[in-house]
Amino acid sequence: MSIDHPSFGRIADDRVILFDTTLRDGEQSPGFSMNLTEKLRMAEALAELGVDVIEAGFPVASQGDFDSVQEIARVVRGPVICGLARTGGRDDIARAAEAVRTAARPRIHNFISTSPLHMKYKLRMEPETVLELVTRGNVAARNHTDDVEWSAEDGSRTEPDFLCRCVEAAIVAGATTINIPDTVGYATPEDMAAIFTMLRERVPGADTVILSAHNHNDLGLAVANTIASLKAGVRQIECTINGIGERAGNAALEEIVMALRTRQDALPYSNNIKTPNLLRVSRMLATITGFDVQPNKAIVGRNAFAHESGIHQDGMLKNAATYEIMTPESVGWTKSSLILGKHSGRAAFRDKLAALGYGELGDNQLNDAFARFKSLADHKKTVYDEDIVALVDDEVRDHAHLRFVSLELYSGSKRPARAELELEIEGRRQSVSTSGNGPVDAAFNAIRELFPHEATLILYSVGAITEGSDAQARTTVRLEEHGKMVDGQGADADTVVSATRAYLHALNKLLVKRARHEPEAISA
Ligand SMILES: CC(=O)SCCNC(=O)CCNC(=O)[C@H](O)C(C)(C)COP(=O)(O)OP(=O)(O)OC[C@H]1O[C@@H](n2cnc3c(N)ncnc32)[C@H](O)[C@@H]1OP(=O)(O)O
Ligand SMILES: CC(C)C(=O)C(=O)O
Ligand SMILES: [Mg+2]
Repeated sequence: MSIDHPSFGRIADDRVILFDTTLRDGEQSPGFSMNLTEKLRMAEALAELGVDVIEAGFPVASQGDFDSVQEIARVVRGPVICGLARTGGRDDIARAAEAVRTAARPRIHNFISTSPLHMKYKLRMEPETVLELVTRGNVAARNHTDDVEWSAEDGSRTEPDFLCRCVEAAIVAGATTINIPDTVGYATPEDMAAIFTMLRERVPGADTVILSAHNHNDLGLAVANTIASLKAGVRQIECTINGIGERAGNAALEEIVMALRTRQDALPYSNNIKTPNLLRVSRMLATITGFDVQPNKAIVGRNAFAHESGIHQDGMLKNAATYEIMTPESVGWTKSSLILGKHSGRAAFRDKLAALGYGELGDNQLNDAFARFKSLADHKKTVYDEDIVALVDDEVRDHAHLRFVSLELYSGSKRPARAELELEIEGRRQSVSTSGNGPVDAAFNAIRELFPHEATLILYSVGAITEGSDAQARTTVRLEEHGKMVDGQGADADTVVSATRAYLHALNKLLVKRARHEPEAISA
């Protein structure tokens, strides 16, 4: 069965109309109000994305919303432009009609509650009055445009016979799209499928209109309910970018679209969305509203294509399909990211080193650097590229005459600091325990005791490589010997270990200089 629709013409059986309500229901999220300029920017981006209908606002709500809908209708071309109106509101339909009038394809979307709870306590109307308003509202809307949508607010909690009567009345009065919202996100996928199956079986004319789903996410079921509705014959789905909307939000457009795209085998429906635009539109909305999506948000969250665990990273490096069901490029990301952290393994570490220009490290150096990386990652939430560079530079340097093994420190306000230092000097392990005026002085004294030398300490400076109290310290030590000046660098989460590494680095450089001039004079 294919439907002839006033705005879309003959609609193929598998075609799904994407109705975006980011600018109306999405804007109803507390704190998400948008001004005219912001709404217009979003509407242009939604049109470029390929949505079929933009619900631009609720024109009777305020002059600002009226102006926004009117401007979007005037300027944005491509999608149908829709304004919301209460079925029984006094000026709602006239205001909505005026706001969308200049659109190439205008739609009026009118709604009224049909559930016993809403009719009795909110509208304070008898069901027969509501039924009468359904007829009056849709007739009134049809006087302005051929494209009229009617929604049964709280439809999922509406008594089935009454819902069928209301839907029939709306169709007879001229509605061309019938939307059954799960307004409070109460339904299960089976409930929504049963409602649409019932309407198709029982309501005369249901096969001549587009049935539509509008699901809220109070139980986290909005996308599942939308997909179940599609399978039960719905051909319009109402959704928002990033899933924003009243309370816990609406079904997320990007999630539905990518479910359809990724699971064409089970969901053989078509739409016009240019999926590589998804991330850009999501980010635009976050910037405009000031609300970022959570990192683990499907499709557009910053972790959606990020992998931290070693086993996954190894799989990703061998074949990305092992852990990704769609490509990051297909939704607008440039690539997947392998995040190095305490769960990472050698494969990802080696890959990162190659990307940072350290592809030539031998197995021993790689293993040693990896061990230090793991120990750093145990202490640090985020290991940045700069951390890895610092750590590998140290490792390369440590394969020299003097090699750092370990350092234990005892310091405080009551007694002089002590350092127990173990070094590998020309391949032989040696250790010593010394005191000093503070932990750095004690550590430097220990170096001098293990490897006596005449070099003088000229400069010692410390800075943090990255942010946070768990950041690595990068230390520079400058030594001078017989007019020769060398700088050494060290990095470690512990400042004194970092300083000790920097001192050893400088000493190693001095030894290299000495060896160039006096090849016999490597030892102290
Ligand atoms: C499920 C949804 O998302 S529905 C859309 C919700 N969105 C909004 O409400 C945003 C825009 N709303 C507004 O700006 C205002 O609520 C307005 C302009 C629509 C109405 O403002 P007010 O006239 O001050 O009414 P108020 O908001 O206090 O109450 C809503 C009134 O609409 C009535 N109402 C609600 N739905 C309908 C309807 N479909 N048909 C007729 N009346 C309705 C309520 O019963 C109530 O009537 P009452 O004042 O006689 O008790
Ligand atoms: C106005 C209607 C469609 C709505 O947003 C709802 O019922 O959730
Ligand atoms: Mg809603």
